[in-house]
Amino acid sequence: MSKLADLLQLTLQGIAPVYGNEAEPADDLKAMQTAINAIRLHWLGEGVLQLSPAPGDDRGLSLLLSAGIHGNETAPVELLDQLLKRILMGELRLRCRLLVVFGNPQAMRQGVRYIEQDLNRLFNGRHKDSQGFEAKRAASLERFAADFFRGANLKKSLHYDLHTAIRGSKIEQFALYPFAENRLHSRAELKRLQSAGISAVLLQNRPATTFTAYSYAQLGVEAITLELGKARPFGQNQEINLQKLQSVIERLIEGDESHPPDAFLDGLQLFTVSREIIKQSDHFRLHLSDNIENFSPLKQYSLLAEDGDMRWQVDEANARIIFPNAKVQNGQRAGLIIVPAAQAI
Ligand SMILES: O=C(O)CCC(=O)N[C@@H](CCC(=O)O)C(=O)O
Ligand SMILES: [Zn+2]
Repeated sequence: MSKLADLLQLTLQGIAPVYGNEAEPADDLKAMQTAINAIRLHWLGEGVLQLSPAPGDDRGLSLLLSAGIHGNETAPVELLDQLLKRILMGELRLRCRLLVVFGNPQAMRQGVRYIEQDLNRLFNGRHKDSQGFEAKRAASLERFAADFFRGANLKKSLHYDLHTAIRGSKIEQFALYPFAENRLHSRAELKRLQSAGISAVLLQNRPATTFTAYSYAQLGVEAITLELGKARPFGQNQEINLQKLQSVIERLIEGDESHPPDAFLDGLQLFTVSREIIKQSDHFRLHLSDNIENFSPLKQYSLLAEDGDMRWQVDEANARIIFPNAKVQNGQRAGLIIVPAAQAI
């Protein structure tokens, strides 16, 4: 099998698939583009591989699958690695355009969330205000995504960004659906998420600087962040069951975009963000136990956090907490207070 087929090994070893040198440019090109079973592979950069179906097999979907935006979130990286290998061994028939992205290779190699800055806070142009390795990577990933979706049918363009969370969760697999002005969240997408084993969706209600917020708001494609369990090192993800998600993704890859029947949305829990807690300074304190799980209920009128003179009291009824983290850099999100979503979808 071509070296290009083993994107994960190339990425973890920090190897570019370039065999020649400047005197042999033709070899470089051969190394970066190849075909397996008539599927064209194009290595666009570190951790980024585009696959085009064999002539006649394209059903019109453009699918971007990303993982490893946080380098220590390995279960989704392993899932994408397996899917790629199955496509290239002919076990899955590629009937869509596919872009596979391993987001932060350097952090993946070191088994850490990020090196200098959280990559998933640098999209939607935020990288322009920043320096350093992750800012450059966010700019490149935006370009790869924009090039991939340029000219694609927006109704058949989808980006799933796959993550795992720092802590355990009362709802193990959930999704975060970005916000864009004057755009409604799609019921069909929610149904697909539910059939993928997702039990709850946080419907965002303000712009954000995540990878999917960029794809959704700037490129106009459907884009969703999936949280699939707790983050663990490579090879230690046996507790995470990705079977339902895997079969939904396999159906997409093989060109079946049908959704389950309407009634299926019943039971999917919908939440919205009430408040974002932003850490202001080193004095920030969260009044939650260290092992609190995502989606834990918050007692109304309790003091949730303080930072110098600033205090966050839980005013909301039926509030829950997700992503509480007092260790984020100053200026970053230290948690989200969420509440059940009122609107019917
Ligand atoms: O467990 C945590 O605290 C963070 C897990 C994670 O990486 N979540 C994503 C969510 C993206 C979003 O807010 O839409 C992130 O924090 O980037
Ligand atoms: Zn993550």
